Amino acid sequence: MSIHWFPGHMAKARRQIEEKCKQVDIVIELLDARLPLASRNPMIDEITGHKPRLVLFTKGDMADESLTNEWISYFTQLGVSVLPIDAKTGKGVPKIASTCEEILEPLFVSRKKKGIVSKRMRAMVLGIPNVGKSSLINRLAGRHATQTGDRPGVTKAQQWIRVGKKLELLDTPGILWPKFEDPDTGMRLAMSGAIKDDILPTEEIALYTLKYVSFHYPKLLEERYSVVIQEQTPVELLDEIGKKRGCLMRGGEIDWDKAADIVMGDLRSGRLGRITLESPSDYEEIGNEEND
Ligand SMILES: Nc1nc2c(ncn2[C@@H]2O[C@H](COP(=O)(O)OP(=O)(O)OP(=O)(O)O)[C@@H](O)[C@H]2O)c(=O)[nH]1
Repeated sequence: MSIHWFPGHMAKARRQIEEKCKQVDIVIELLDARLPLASRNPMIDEITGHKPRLVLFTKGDMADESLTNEWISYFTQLGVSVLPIDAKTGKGVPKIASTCEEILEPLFVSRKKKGIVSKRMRAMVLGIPNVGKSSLINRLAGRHATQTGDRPGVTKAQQWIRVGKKLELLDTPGILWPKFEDPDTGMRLAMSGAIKDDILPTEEIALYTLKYVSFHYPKLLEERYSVVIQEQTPVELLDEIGKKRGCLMRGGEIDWDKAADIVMGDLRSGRLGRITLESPSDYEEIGNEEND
């Protein structure tokens, strides 16, 4: 499946970010811990250039811990500093300012030598829609500084927010690349809820989800829906779940839309359990195929 999505405000957001990037010392890039590469907008590299960078894994509380560790190693090997956080409980959040300080130390030392005394670090938060930008900023600011929502595209305006004595943050709208060349990337984003449901068929996403979860996390499906994972097709599985949950239409047929909504709601809320939607090895395989 190829998803084309490039709303006008995305182009505007890109221009705004390029402009604001000139005013900051460091970029705080938010990636969804459940899909760190799929949730990574490749345009961010072009837009931010060589700015120092801190990567935060959001929604780490919903991700598979062992894969989160693999992903942290993956990024660390690339020389990128990563912190996993949970913006809902605040876990990991207090480390952000001190990690920014460590990353920026060489810059501040060189500025000092030139006689420039910077009192505060200025940072901008970047990430795709729904990744958790507003939740993080609210956490850091210690009050409800920006609006949050569980639908993509809620963050609207840009603003500076002071965090403690040393950090100042700019909140920016999330940006998403216009077209996903790789259908798996589109599907992973859809599964996570990063793409508005009304542009994608929920049933198709639910079937893809059931295929993925029954392969990687069969026990979680068994526990949640009291089913036994054998060799069912995703269609048969959705049917079974629909029956178990009483999603029936007149005449006793399974209401697939309802069953699909239940599965997607459970995945996206974390009720299904801690699930990561991609692993570094998925990308190694792609790299190896390309090199063959
Ligand atoms: N479990 C969990 N949920 C989170 C976390 N961070 C954000 N969320 C939830 O994810 C949803 C989106 O969060 P927002 O902070 O509104 O995301 P945003 O990136 O500002 O979204 P846009 O406004 O669409 O750009 C909300 O329902 C949050 O409660 C986290 O670390 N863990």
